[in-house]
Formats: sequence, structure tokens, C-alpha cells
Amino acid sequence: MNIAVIGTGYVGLVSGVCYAELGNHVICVDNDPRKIDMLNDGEIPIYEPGLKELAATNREEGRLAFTADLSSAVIHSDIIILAVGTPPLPNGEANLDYINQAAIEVAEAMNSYKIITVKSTVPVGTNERLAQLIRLHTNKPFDSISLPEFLREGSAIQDTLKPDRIIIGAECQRAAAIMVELHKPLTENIVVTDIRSAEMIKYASNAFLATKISFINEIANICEKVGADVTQVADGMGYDKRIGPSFLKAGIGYGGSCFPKDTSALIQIAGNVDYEFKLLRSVVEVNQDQRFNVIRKLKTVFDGELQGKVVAIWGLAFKPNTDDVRDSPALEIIQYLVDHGVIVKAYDPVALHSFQSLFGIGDVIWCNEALETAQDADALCLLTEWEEFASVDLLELQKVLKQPILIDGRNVFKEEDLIDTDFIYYSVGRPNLNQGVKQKVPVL
Ligand SMILES: NC(=O)c1ccc[n+]([C@@H]2O[C@H](COP(=O)([O-])OP(=O)(O)OC[C@H]3O[C@@H](n4cnc5c(N)ncnc54)[C@H](O)[C@@H]3O)[C@@H](O)[C@H]2O)c1
Ligand SMILES: O=c1ccn([C@@H]2O[C@H](COP(=O)(O)OP(=O)(O)O[C@H]3O[C@H](CO)[C@@H](O)[C@H](O)[C@H]3O)[C@@H](O)[C@H]2O)c(=O)[nH]1
Repeated sequence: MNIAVIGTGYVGLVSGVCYAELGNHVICVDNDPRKIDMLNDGEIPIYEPGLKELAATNREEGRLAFTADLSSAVIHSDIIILAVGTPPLPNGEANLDYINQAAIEVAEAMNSYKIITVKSTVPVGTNERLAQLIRLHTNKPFDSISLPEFLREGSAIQDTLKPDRIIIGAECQRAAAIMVELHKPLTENIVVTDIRSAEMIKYASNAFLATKISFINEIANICEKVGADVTQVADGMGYDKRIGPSFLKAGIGYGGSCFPKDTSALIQIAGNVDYEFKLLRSVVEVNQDQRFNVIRKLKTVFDGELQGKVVAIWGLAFKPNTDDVRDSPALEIIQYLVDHGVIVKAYDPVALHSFQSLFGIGDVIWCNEALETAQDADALCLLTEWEEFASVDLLELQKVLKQPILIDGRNVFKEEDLIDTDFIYYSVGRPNLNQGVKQKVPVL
């Protein structure tokens, strides 16, 4: 098939490259000419393992191209995939300006029948509204498809080439059949639904996963008070097939460009039809507070006095294997520390540059290496579970810190890792370790 993908963010780029990998001819379009120049120079604007190599192969083999010329991409394609951003508005609703604009541009460029597919996450009813908008700008025939995307950053290629399922929301059976054919090589689990249900499946899935995370974080908070270990609890729960083991990692709460925005948007979608989504409101509230456990633990070890302390931060991205810092919990944690007179030293193996631009010059000491960050710090907080941190020599780390205080926001270390160290160690939902395993202390 000839496919035009509009928008070269995570979703547009990864799905464009993967459709090319399946043997289709793909033109990826962006209205940011710097992105297109980078892509045409063989660079990839985002950090995503394996993407650069896969893009290069498909370009070399003539199946993948990048352009800022939306019209010519539309003219030469049978399927148009809209993958532009739908970021949150201040009230939590999805901002549909980009997708409206992209739809109009596509309509104005149309020269013949097209299948117009929406991969962006959009509120229920948006596909129908976009179809009306398109009809106002063209008299050429088209069919609408809702094709929600479920990839995760950091494992986006694997998620796209081997998805758990493909959801195709369609009114027209012929267009649905073409989309089924396109995705057949990826999975047997292709579910065709009506358009509104497809739109809802995306929000419901993200909201459910966010609920699992807030649930386990609350269990972790209770574990801390009753002396249980949340990692063992989650493990024990996960064997129940009805529960499953995934998304039960307690930590500092979820971040990223999707869960925070999509949970807020779903609360708004419900509110717009006069339904208060109480459960999801609580999920968001729990998540918002969870990150501050790191601060509460720091306050406890420093007897409430943070002013003038040097705190090292390991990990800025909202999860490992991405340089995306959108809605990363690290942002608020660091801002709080800076606002309360803490000298913050921060490091991330990949996301440092995206993060730096969000802070004032001189607010934070940015470091290029993990141990250098910890040097002479009064405490170290681990906020993203990058592989690199798990393999650090803890005796070496203890030596460079001014005080051996480690707040592990992601439960990276195990009790046995701390044997022979003098760390005062706080993690999430597990017994605190005071001076290695020598003394277990009551939890905060
Ligand atoms: N990031 C993810 O992991 C992920 C996963 C699943 C679904 N989604 C959803 O997919 C959508 C895209 O997310 P993203 O993170 O890739 O977005 P993004 O904001 O990173 O990228 C969007 C791109 O679209 C371009 N763009 C905007 N308007 C355009 C236009 N008129 N013509 C051409 N290009 C245009 C922008 O320049 C930008 O490069 C969102 O709705 C998001 O919720 C994201
Ligand atoms: O057990 C867990 C799992 C995840 N997280 C956190 O949850 C956030 C999101 O993680 P993840 O879901 O792996 O990454 P995303 O790339 O944001 O992917 C989510 O959001 C995408 C955008 O909608 C969807 O496509 C994906 O299916 C959905 O998993 C991160 O901050 C993680 O640290 C936890 O705290 N505990």
C-alpha cells in the first residue's frame, strides 16, 4: 500500500517506519522543517532503541521517505494516517487544534478516494467530527478509520511489530477489510469495532493501566506502614491470571506523554456527558501525591530541614530507554527541592538535554556521569530505573557520597545488594534498611 503518515512524533515515526518494514511505501510528513531535515540527514529526533537502524534500512531500500510537503504525500497515497499530537489543555481536555488543522490540510490536498485513519488519541466522537470537517473541504470520497495506537516509548518497535492487538474502528466494511489486510502480518488479534468504541478502547486501556499503578502504589504505602514488602505482594498477586503480573511495579507514580493526559481527558469526556468518573479522579490524585513520598523521606532523614542540603538525582526521564521528559515525576520533585533551597545535582544517561531546557540557568547542577553526580551529596534519589544505575558498585557509591543516604524511588536495589554497605536506604513499599542490612528500621 502507499501510505502517508502525518506527524513524525513517536507514533508517526515508529508506525511509519514499521509500515515500511512490512513492505509498504511510506511517506512521513511533518510541518516542522527542522525535523524533516534531520530525518533526511539520517538522524532521528527522538531516542528510541533500534529506530534509527530500521529507518535507515527502509530508506535505503526505497520504501520510506520524509517530507514537509503534505499535499504531494497525500496525492501519492491510498491511506492517510493522522498521528499529530493531542496535548492537554489547561482544563485537562485534549487539544484538537493540530488534528483539525491536519485534517483540513489533507482534505484540501485530496485528489481521489482515500482511507483517512486517525492514530492520534482523540475523544469519543472526534473521528465523526473530523469526517464532517473533511467533507467541508473536499468533494472527493473517503472513509474514516479509528486506529488507536498502543505502543510504549522505549519498546516502541517491538510493540508495533508484535502488538497484543490491533483495534480498527470503522463504519465502512470495505475500508475495514483493507486495514485488516494491512495489519495481518502483525497479529491474529485484530478487532474490528465501531468508531466510537475504538476511540473509547484507547482511553479505557490507558485509564485501566494507570489504575493498576495507583492501586499498587497505595498498597505500597500501606506495606510501608504494616511492614510488608510490596514487591513480594505484587509477585504473589501477579500469578493470578485474572490479575496478571504487569503494571504492578510500585514507584514514584506514572508520568509520560500519555497516562497523565489521557486520564485527565477521560475524566473530561465523562464530565461532558454529566458523569463523574470518581475512580479515575482518585487514580490521578494518588499518582500526583506519590512522587512526594521521595520528598517526605528526605525530610525524615534530614529532620525536616532541606535548606542547603546537596541532593543528587539519578534519572530524569519518565521511564528508562526514552529521552522523553513530558510529565516526568522528576520535574516536580526537582522543582520542589530547588524551591526549598536544596542544591540539586542531576543526571540522566539520555534525557539530560530535554530536561535542562525546562529549568532556569543555574537552578540545577547538571552532571554527565552517575558517580560524579553523587560526589559530596548529602543524599541520592533514584527516580528512573535505568540499567546503568542497577549495575553501579554500591561501595564505590557510598565512598563518594557525603552521607550514605539512598532514596530508591523505583525499588532498583535488593536487600542482598546492600550487604556490606552502610547505606541508609529507603525504597517504595519495602522495609527500610538502616546501615545496610544490619538494622531494619520501622518504616516512615
Ligand atoms: N508518544 C506515545 O508513546 C504515544 C503512544 C500512543 C498514542 N499516542 C498518541 O499519538 C498522538 C501523537 O503522539 P506523539 O507523542 O507522537 O506526538 P508528538 O507531539 O511527539 O508529535 C506530533 C508531530 O506532529 C507534527 N504536526 C503537528 N501538526 C502537523 C501538521 N498539520 N502537519 C504535519 N505535521 C504536524 C508535529 O510537528 C510533531 O512532530 C497523540 O495523540 C498521542 O496521545 C502517543
Ligand atoms: O508497573 C508499572 C508500569 C509503569 N509505570 C510507570 O508508568 C508510566 C508509563 O509507562 P509505560 O506505560 O511503560 O510507557 P508509555 O510509553 O507512557 O506507554 C503508555 O502510554 C502509551 C500512550 O498512550 C500507550 O500507547 C501504551 O500502551 C501505554 O503503556 C511510566 O512513568 C512508568 O514508570 C509504573 O510506575 N509501574
